This record gives sequence, structure tokens and C-alpha cells, in this order.
Amino acid sequence: MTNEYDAPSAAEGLDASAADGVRPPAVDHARIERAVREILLAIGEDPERDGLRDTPARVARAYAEQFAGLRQAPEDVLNKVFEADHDEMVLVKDIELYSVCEHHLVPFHGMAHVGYTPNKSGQVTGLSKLARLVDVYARRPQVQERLTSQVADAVMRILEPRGVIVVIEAEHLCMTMRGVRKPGARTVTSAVRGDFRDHAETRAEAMSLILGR
Ligand SMILES: Nc1nc2c(ncn2[C@@H]2O[C@H](COP(=O)(O)OP(=O)(O)OP(=O)(O)O)[C@@H](O)[C@H]2O)c(=O)[nH]1
Ligand SMILES: [Zn+2]
Repeated sequence: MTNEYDAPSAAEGLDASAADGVRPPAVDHARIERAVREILLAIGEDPERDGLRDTPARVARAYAEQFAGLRQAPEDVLNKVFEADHDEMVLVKDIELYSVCEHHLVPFHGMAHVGYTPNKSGQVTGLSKLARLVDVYARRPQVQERLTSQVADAVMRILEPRGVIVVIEAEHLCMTMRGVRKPGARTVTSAVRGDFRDHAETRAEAMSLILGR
């Protein structure tokens, strides 16, 4: 099946084009509304009944928000770099995360932890920018593994640190409210680059900071 716009492959996660200024088109609200109306009919509902009449438009607005990351590039948010004269680990943990599983289009939610060691010139980014970066990738149809590595790769590419570690812990509603129905099951993924990959002690220090609650 061909995409209806000229998107790069899912493996590239749209970044190649977004960084070049080529973005997916704006969310087509009218098209979502038509599709949601069809789904309501297909499940045997009446889209004209009072409670559902505005639902297609509401879903279109909700999707525009939930998938806003498709029209953002990491460079849009990871753009403030300061000289902090600090070249040891910076870790922002417990960044609340809401995303949408690309298999079932239902939410998964949890926490992201993002740490990096600044390069020798001690350049750091604003702490909130790491949380914004997580949102850029979370607000797309996702699998947790790709979300985790996309955040790590963006930090490496843009901040050029000595290393980065990203750990995401999440609960997938597709595993709890339906399907296998295992409430409480949590999925943990990690991506390590640079000195977190090369040095076991650096990685262990980060993991103990992340897991030590
Ligand atoms: N690796 C990975 N799998 C995911 C993620 N989100 C959902 N899944 C899984 O994707 C799989 C899709 O499996 P399918 O057999 O194609 O779909 P399904 O029949 O709806 O599967 P069940 O959920 O087992 O009912 C399921 O095992 C989900 O648990 C994710 O972020 N990462
Ligand atoms: Zn799913």
C-alpha cells in the first residue's frame, strides 16, 4: 500500500523529512469526521443520536492533539543550548508520557527517563526541552521500542553529548482493557548510546538513579 503523502519509512520516524522542513500535511479534520462516522455505523451505533452527533468532530480535534508530533521535528524543541560548565550526567526522570499504540490505536502511558553526559565544552539544554522532546515522539502512532530509540538518537544528533540513556516504563491499554487482559503489566525499554553503552559503570550509575525512587 502506498502512503498518501510522500513520507519516509516508519524506521526513519519522519525525522529525515521533518528536519528538512518537509512535514506531513495538516490534520484533515473532515476526513477523520467521515471515518469516525463510518466506524460508528459499522459497530451498529446511530451517529445521529444526541450523545454521538458531535463525536466525529471531537475525535478529529482529539487526534489533531494526540498526533501533533507528526508535524514536529526534534530540532523544534531541543533548541536551547547553554554553557553550564558541567560535563557530568544530567538526568530528568519521571517524565509523564502518553502515547498511542500503532497496532490498536489505544493509549499507552507511563514514565520516560532521559539522561545524558554533556560534551567536553559543557553544553547543556534546558531541562524542559527533554520533556518536550519525549512529547514530539510520543504524540505519534508508536511502538514503545521505537519511541525509546528515537528520543535517544535525537539527543545524540542534536546535543552531540558523550552519551545518552533513555528508559521508558509504560502500561499498554491494549494489554489491559482488551486482548490478553493483564492489568498492571509494565513494559520497560531502554536505549543507550555513547558512554552509557561503552561503560558499564556509567550505565549502572544511571540505572540506579532512575530506579531509586
Ligand atoms: N513490541 C511491541 N509490541 C506492542 C506494542 N504495543 C502493542 N504491542 C503488541 O502488538 C501485538 C499485535 O499483535 P497481533 O497478534 O497482530 O494483534 P492482536 O490479535 O490484537 O493481538 P493481542 O493484543 O494479543 O490480542 C500485540 O502482542 C501487542 O501487545 C509496543 O509498543 N511494542
Ligand atoms: Zn496495542
